[in-house]
Amino acid sequence: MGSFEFVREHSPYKNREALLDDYTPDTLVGRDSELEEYHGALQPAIYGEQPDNIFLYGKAGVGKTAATRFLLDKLENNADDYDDLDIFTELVNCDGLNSSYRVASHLVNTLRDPANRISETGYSRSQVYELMWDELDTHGGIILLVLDEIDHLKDDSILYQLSRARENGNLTEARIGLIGISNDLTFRDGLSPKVRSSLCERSISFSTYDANELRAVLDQRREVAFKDDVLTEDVIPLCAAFGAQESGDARKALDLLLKAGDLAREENAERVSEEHVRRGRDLLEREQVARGIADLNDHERLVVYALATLEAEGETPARSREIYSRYKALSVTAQREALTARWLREHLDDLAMLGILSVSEINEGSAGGKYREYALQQDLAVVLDALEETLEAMGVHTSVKGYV
Ligand SMILES: Nc1ncnc2c1ncn2[C@@H]1O[C@H](COP(=O)(O)OP(=O)(O)OP(=O)(O)O)[C@@H](O)[C@H]1O
Repeated sequence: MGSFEFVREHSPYKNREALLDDYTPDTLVGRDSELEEYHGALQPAIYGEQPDNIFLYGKAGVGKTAATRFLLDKLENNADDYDDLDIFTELVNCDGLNSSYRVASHLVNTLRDPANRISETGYSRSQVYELMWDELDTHGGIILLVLDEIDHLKDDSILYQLSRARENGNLTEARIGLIGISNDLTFRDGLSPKVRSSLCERSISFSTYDANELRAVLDQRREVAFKDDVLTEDVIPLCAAFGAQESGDARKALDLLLKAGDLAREENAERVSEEHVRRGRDLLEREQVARGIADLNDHERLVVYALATLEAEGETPARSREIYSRYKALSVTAQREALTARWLREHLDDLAMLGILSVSEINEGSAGGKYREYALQQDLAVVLDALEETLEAMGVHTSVKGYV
């Protein structure tokens, strides 16, 4: 039996927290043109003028939030140099506050002192708006409100209200600048025309990072997070290359570097090596697939399993009709009534969106017509691992493991 002492051994880190998601780096690399445009859009605020409303869009992990934190911190600091200027900034994540009512009551409470806060329920929406206008005008000055993950808002009333507050006579003292952030490229087009034109007075697009830009991001973070010389030389380029493959997402590249560092520390290794990165990637991939599959219902899992068995037999890419007949057979074993072929076709696309399977569109020209083919996007063994428990519970045997 071990002695279970806690002892510090080799740790590659000097500041591990610098690799976590909420860390704001001192400077942003690889975002010059985006920052320039964004800076220009915010510039009127330093003159005490209301800036245009701004809409930022681009895929996950391309620095939209980081750029916002970075520029707003700078703006607040620089504003201290001007006595006649009062700039207040607030960042709200609409994933947590997903209705106009909740955003408005949050704003009221942010501006009030703690003893006077209102409860999150119990008012009508128009009452909450009245309270909000009062607080905003009492505060006055320039108020920059960031709505991150704005596509999670269930209704756009607050967007309309805030973006037109002065025009509609709701505010006379305060000047509001709205900044909306979204990964969902279709969100803007889905807005009603009047909200779109006022929210998106300026739209700034953030491009994905290429491997070189990711290297620069990682190199900069390495300096803060790791002790000198603890990474072998291929670690950063490899994390960057994987990050670039994963749709140029800086968060994924940083997560991978963290995972590699953690593995090295667990093993008490003197240096973090390429091998730690490869194993780290494997672990992250498994976690991601497991999370995706955990969110599926039993029928969706049977579909994934149906495709997995086809893959194991070398029958992929497969058409939906082949997947359907396998799924139907599995449903019988699982004593579930199979859903329709149409349901399956729709769900195959959903599963593709989750990154569990891949789709390709085949066009055979005038003779054969167009159809879709599906394959597993993830490693077969990883998928089977994630499915194992449910399959057993459903009475479907996992003999396909023999193929792996
Ligand atoms: N240019 C950069 N330099 C340094 N770190 C960066 C840079 N871009 C992104 N990061 C880091 O990558 C992570 C993800 O970035 P960020 O949260 O800004 O992405 P995002 O575009 O807002 O995506 P999401 O909508 O998924 O949050 C953060 O930890 C951030 O600090």
